[in-house]
Amino acid sequence: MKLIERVLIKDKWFKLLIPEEDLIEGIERVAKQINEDLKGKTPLFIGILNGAFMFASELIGRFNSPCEVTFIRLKSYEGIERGEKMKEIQSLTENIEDRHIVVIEDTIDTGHTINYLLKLLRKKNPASIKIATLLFKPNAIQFNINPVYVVKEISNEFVIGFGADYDEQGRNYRSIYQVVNEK
Ligand SMILES: O=P(O)(O)OC[C@H]1O[C@H](OP(=O)(O)OP(=O)(O)O)[C@H](O)[C@@H]1O
Ligand SMILES: Nc1nc2[nH]cnc2c(=O)[nH]1
Repeated sequence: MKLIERVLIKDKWFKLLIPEEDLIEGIERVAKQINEDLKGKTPLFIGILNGAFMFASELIGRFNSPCEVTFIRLKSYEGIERGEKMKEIQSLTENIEDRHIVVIEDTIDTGHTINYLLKLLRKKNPASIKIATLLFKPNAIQFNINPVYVVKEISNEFVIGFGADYDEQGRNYRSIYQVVNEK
């Protein structure tokens, strides 16, 4: 199948950074690790909406033992800028005490979103919390957080695709695209 090389979303062009094939290869590697680490533990996967919907689907669909799935909806970005306030649009309703949790993120950038969720989860005494992220920007993170399951590390460019948006669009593309500043 021919890959889309460039995408125009509203006022910005994006160019191909990580093709779908490489993402799927990385997701399979991470899924294998999770299968080994959490076999027999009936983990609860918590996807962070909206961005994580596609990665959550691809990852959880490769978990081979009983598990549970839920979502929380957090938002702090408008366009390509992070806003000051974290909006909790849909909260967690499950009792997670003594549960093995896998949090699923599409992108860990500054780490504000994942840090907010980790603080919230730790108060509820889970047995363990592990983080799975499709993309990790190690040079942007502002917290001492180590995601154990990382599909791809990238530098600090703003990206879209595979769930990640620019101004709510672009989530549908199955590869990752980075913003380009020239036309
Ligand atoms: O590490 P951070 O700097 O906090 O950035 C990462 C977060 O930003 C995006 O969410 P956004 O707030 O855009 O909401 P969305 O998931 O609905 O796109 C992305 O999905 C992550 O959740
Ligand atoms: N879509 C998208 N959202 C983000 N939130 C933080 N960084 C990013 C990014 O690179 N892309």
